[in-house]
Amino acid sequence: MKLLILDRDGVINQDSDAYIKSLDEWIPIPGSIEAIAQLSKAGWTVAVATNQSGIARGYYPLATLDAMHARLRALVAEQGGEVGLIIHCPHGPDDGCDCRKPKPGMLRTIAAHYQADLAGVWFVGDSKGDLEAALAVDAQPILVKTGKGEKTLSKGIPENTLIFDDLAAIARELIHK
Ligand SMILES: O=P(O)(O)OC[C@@H](O)[C@H]1O[C@@H](OP(=O)(O)O)[C@@H](O)[C@@H](O)[C@@H]1O
Ligand SMILES: [Mg+2]
Ligand SMILES: [Zn+2]
Repeated sequence: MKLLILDRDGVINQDSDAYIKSLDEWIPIPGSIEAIAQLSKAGWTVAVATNQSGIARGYYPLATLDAMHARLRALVAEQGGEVGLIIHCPHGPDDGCDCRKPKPGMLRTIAAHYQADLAGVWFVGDSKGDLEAALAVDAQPILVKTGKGEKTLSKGIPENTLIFDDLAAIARELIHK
């Protein structure tokens, strides 16, 4: 199957060092909704793996996170596409969970859901932890320059990482490949 896994903040929507704490703060990056819809209509299954330590930190309730993801699904559906499984890690950095990136737990959950092999699957992120999670399961690390991507790039990234300006550029590459 054609499976693409996305990080959320900084890839699909704008990120903030103050966390994305409300539906109003959840603002799609230009071209990202269209990119997901186009990929979906081209036969790609687009899943999401997102760290949401803001839950553990008490910045926002699960209901707010669910509202953001309902908005994402609705916007993509308006363009005739659909979003696949969305997995989030609600834990904090000190909780010792198996799902918080750079651990690959969420990627493994997505693979199990679709009974797919993760080898070579593109995982698109803006942070080093995203790239490390991909490498941990032999997926292909993909960095976008949106969100924290430029800052991540400036600090050094794994050598076999592929770099794109944004999710729209990734869609153009995958759909016309
Ligand atoms: O990029 P994804 O995984 O979708 O989500 C990242 C967010 O959960 C937040 O992750 C936090 O990192 P810490 O969780 O505090 O280390 C910070 O980087 C915030 O700026 C960011 O909004
Ligand atoms: Mg991110
Ligand atoms: Zn977790």
